[in-house]
Amino acid sequence: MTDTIKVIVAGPRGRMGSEALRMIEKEDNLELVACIDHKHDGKKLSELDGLPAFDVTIYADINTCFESVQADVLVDLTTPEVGYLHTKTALEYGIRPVVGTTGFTNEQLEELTDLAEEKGLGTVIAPNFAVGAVLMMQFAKMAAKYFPDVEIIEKHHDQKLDAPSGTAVKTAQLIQDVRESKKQGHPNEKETIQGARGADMDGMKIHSVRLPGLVAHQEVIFGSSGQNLTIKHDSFDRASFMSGVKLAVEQVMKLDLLVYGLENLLD
Ligand SMILES: NC(=O)c1ccc[n+]([C@@H]2O[C@H](COP(=O)([O-])OP(=O)(O)OC[C@H]3O[C@@H](n4cnc5c(N)ncnc54)[C@H](O)[C@@H]3O)[C@@H](O)[C@H]2O)c1
Ligand SMILES: O=C(O)C1=N[C@H](C(=O)O)CCC1
Repeated sequence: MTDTIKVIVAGPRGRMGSEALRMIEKEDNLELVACIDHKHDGKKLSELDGLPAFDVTIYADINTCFESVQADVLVDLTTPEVGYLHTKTALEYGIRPVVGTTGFTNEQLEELTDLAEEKGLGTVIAPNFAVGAVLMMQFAKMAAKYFPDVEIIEKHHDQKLDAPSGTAVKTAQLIQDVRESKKQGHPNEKETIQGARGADMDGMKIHSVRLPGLVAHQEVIFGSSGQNLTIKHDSFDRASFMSGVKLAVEQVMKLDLLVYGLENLLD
């Protein structure tokens, strides 16, 4: 029988955090031991309406939480600034972070990579936990070898804080790994309205759509003479992310360094 993994969730009232609580409730090998939330300090999670009724304490202060509760893994589903601080603090306390929070800078990712290595602690940072999205990114990387002209359109709900999405940035990074640097479009093209051509990453354009009703969607469109190839993924429900969160929580226990992207954990 495998040991139970003791988990703390940061951001339990959020769209993703609450879904993670519902996932943990169903899994015998995962045990929720505390939550971190800037509100409801000292309350029990069971006192909050609309969430699974776990008899665990909510801590507003991450240090107090880590000093009071013995845990193996911190699942962070908060905001970019908070998520970065939480990840760093977890590593300082010897707790393995599983981070779904997006919007970290390259410098922050590098710093966390070094810290995880120094501490010898597994860390998973995954901009997208949906297996379909991971495959979409891998397929895009495969296609980029043959189609160097590419634009990414990511579409999310209008409460999202960061743009472009973590998934779009990761997709562009994977494409960068296999394609020669290339500035796309007409060399003399001019935007008559600023931003019309989208964000630029190494010559690739990324377009971010934010609308009510959307969850998480991305199209990677490749163009070549006489043909287009579109690779598309849609998450219609946040349940789509949960098998990836569970896998990351299990696998992070076996790692001693930071991995960026769920593809590193799939066979
Ligand atoms: N990796 C993935 O597959 C994936 C999927 C969906 C969303 N996300 C990312 O996850 C993050 C959360 O997304 P969401 O849609 O659940 O957002 P949300 O706004 O619904 O939830 C964020 C939660 O963080 C909480 N929070 C803010 N400050 C805090 C603090 N100091 N301590 C503890 N909690 C704090 C808020 O109260 C809120 O409940 C975002 O960065 C989003 O981009 C990642
Ligand atoms: O809802 C969000 O916010 C999401 N963010 C991730 C990203 O930034 O790539 C992907 C899944 C949904």
